Amino acid sequence: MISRPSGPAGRLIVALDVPEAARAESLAHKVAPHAGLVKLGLELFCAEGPGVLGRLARAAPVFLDLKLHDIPNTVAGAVRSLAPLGASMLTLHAGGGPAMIAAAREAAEKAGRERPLLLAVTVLTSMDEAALEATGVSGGAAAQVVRLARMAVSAGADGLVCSPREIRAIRDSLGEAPALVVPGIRPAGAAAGDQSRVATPEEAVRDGADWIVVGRPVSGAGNPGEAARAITAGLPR
Ligand SMILES: O=C(O)c1cc(=O)[nH]c(=O)n1[C@@H]1O[C@H](COP(=O)(O)O)[C@@H](O)[C@H]1O
Repeated sequence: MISRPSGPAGRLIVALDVPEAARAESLAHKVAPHAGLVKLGLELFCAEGPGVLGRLARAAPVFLDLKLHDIPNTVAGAVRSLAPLGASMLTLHAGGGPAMIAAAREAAEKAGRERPLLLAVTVLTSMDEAALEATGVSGGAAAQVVRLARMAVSAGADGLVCSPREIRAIRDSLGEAPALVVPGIRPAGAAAGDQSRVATPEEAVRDGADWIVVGRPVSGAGNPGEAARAITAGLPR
């Protein structure tokens, strides 16, 4: 399994949220010297299919972010089908519950090759308190994130996806063991867009993120390679 970075090099994951493989590949090669992984998410995967993963892997290790969420048998099947692609990280929604997470872990272990880090997504970084309440969750994002994090780790997740606002609460509750992958990252002055619970790259790493995920502030920059370099250069040791 991919190991956690011990310093700034490799902490940045660049989200390749574009609809075409050629654009994603070009972006991946530009940012690869300054990033630990590139992230293949729903937009590109749905447009291009599984074959795009191998093309991106020529530039950098790939984080496959499909946020699986279904009954245990179906998620286990999806993990088996995805295993040959060779992703270094794979996401599933913690809200799918402990049996779903345990089934994913078992399927990943039985797949017979180096398995991806299994990351449970807690509460999406786009959700604010009102959106959480609309889904029936009261008591705030941090309490819900910690509840899901504890359950997901004890069910077999290797790590968690959370916003930068909950890193400390997770570390206080679960210590250093789970890998923390943190989107909702905005360099100072960058537009938040649809993200709600955000912080800067420096704040997230200082609070205990292992990896930070950045999409539009890099992919939408005039010079994505330079944007990635500047983010990594500004991270604390
Ligand atoms: O699992 C994720 O990576 C994820 C979880 C989450 O809670 N919030 C979140 O933004 N992401 C992903 O992280 C990336 C953030 O992109 P930007 O908002 O453009 O930096 C997107 O590809 C999202 O799909």
